[in-house]
Amino acid sequence: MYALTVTDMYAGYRRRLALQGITASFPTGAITALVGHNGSGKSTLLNVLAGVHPTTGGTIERRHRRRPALVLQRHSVPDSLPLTTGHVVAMGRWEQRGMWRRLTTLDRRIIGECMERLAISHLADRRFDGLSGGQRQRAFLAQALAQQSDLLLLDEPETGLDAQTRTSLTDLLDELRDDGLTIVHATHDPAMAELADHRIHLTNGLITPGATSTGDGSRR
Ligand SMILES: Nc1ncnc2c1ncn2[C@@H]1O[C@H](COP(=O)(O)OP(=O)(O)OP(=O)(O)O)[C@@H](O)[C@H]1O
Repeated sequence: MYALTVTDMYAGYRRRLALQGITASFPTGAITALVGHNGSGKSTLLNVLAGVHPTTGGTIERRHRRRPALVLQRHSVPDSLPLTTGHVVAMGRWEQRGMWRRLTTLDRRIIGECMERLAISHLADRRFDGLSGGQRQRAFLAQALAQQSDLLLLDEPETGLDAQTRTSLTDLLDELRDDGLTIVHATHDPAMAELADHRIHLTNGLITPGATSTGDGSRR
């Protein structure tokens, strides 16, 4: 069973074709790692899977139930906004709640649980622009979890995390996968790639022939 299947898919930018006929399936309830050199097309593929970047050819078949939760490599909360970490995580509820509605008790519970899962509860009232890169990354992951999507798309989620937090991240991804979520993440970390259930290798916008692999998963 696949949460997503892309067939002969093309996508790019004004002057550059970034994905050139990608055919791939992303199993439901499993972790798929996208691997490849800088510029090979991993981020573009994640954005296409998230539905935020247009395709110029091919098809995408979707079997996930909710709107995907996407955590980008470069985040878009302006440093000048006086937001707390709690505010940033709460944005994950906007889809359900709308931007201007008050958070419900359920929203607050979900936000609290997601912050706890990412070990950032103690940062809830801290100004977001005062956090370290790794703390911000954890806040964005908590925001994605707060969306309660069944499809989590992460662009190099390990960026800025120390070794201990990376281990917590891979444990968390395992837990989420075991809860039934479909996870696709781009990574440059060989250990993160190795722990995934499946790996898709990209080279210059193409799937590298013979390099896409299925492993035993991490610690299943
Ligand atoms: N906004 C953009 N405008 C024009 N070209 C872009 C843009 N973003 C990416 N590209 C180009 O598209 C191709 C794929 O880029 P993409 O960011 O998807 O690669 P990536 O594998 O995620 O790279 P990295 O590992 O460095 O994050 C590259 O040639 C890149 O230069």
